Amino acid sequence: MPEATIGVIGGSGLYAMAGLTDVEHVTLETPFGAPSDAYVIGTIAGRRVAFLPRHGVGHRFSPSEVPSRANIHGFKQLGVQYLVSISAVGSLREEYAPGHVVVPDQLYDRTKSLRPATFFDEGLVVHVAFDKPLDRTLADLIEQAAHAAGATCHRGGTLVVIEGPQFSTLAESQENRRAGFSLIGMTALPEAKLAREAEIAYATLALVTDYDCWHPDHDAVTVDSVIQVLRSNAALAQEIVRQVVPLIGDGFDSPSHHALASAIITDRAAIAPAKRKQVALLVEKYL
Ligand SMILES: CSC[C@H]1O[C@H](OP(=O)(O)O)[C@H](O)[C@@H]1O
Ligand SMILES: Nc1ncnc2[nH]cnc12
Repeated sequence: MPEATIGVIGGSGLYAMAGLTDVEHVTLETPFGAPSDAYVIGTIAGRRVAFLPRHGVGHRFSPSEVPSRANIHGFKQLGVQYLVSISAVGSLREEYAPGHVVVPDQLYDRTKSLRPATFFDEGLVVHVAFDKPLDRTLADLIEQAAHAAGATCHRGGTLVVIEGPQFSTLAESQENRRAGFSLIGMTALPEAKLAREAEIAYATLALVTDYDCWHPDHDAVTVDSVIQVLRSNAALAQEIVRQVVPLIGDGFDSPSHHALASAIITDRAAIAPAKRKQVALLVEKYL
């Protein structure tokens, strides 16, 4: 099995990663089905990096259909310990303008329970801490890399995740602003929850593409307007990835790497063999 310590999951408009050398394409199966596409593994600054387009090449999976359990399990199979998640987002704050990048520090879940959001069910119950959903150190490094790449980069704020696929109503957009959220997207959850359960340090690089629909001086968001901004921003996002890889370097210890240590509540003797087998890669060392 090929290996990579660093993973990158590309969002809308980012279906490939330029600048990789010694590239391998790896198609994986997981106990949770097939990932969105083949993983593309290549070298950046002497490190093996695994890239996966979240929606698949050609953007075939809607936000509700993205097979996040398979995607995260696949990264785990490859040995990924640090996952940089790239997302196109709407801005709910005047100062976070289209074309800017933001490294948020919180997530808020407004998805509608349609997406499998845990690896642990059917006789194995696990409650991981999720008060800090995004890894602080990885976020610091992404911010540093964004500045080095010449981006206008903001740090902090809450990314609210909606079910979609429709964009928000004006009333919803205004309510999300009143709630104090800074950014809006459709995919960071349950992805970040699953990364935590897989003990992978996860942080988001958010590419601001629009002002959603609340801004009186801007038209409401459309796919065409999002893609237009991403066309000029995809190269920037890739440059930020190239800059962050050497900053991660040999890696660092993250609280996420120990997320399951005190999270398993089910009596070990009561766990069914089939469930044990299904999640062995994630949890075996604690059972
Ligand atoms: C094309 S606009 C809506 C679409 O873009 C974002 O995707 P991603 O987070 O994967 O970049 C948003 O979440 C929606 O899926
Ligand atoms: N306004 C918006 N709402 C939800 N997801 C988005 N992705 C990009 N722009 C978005």
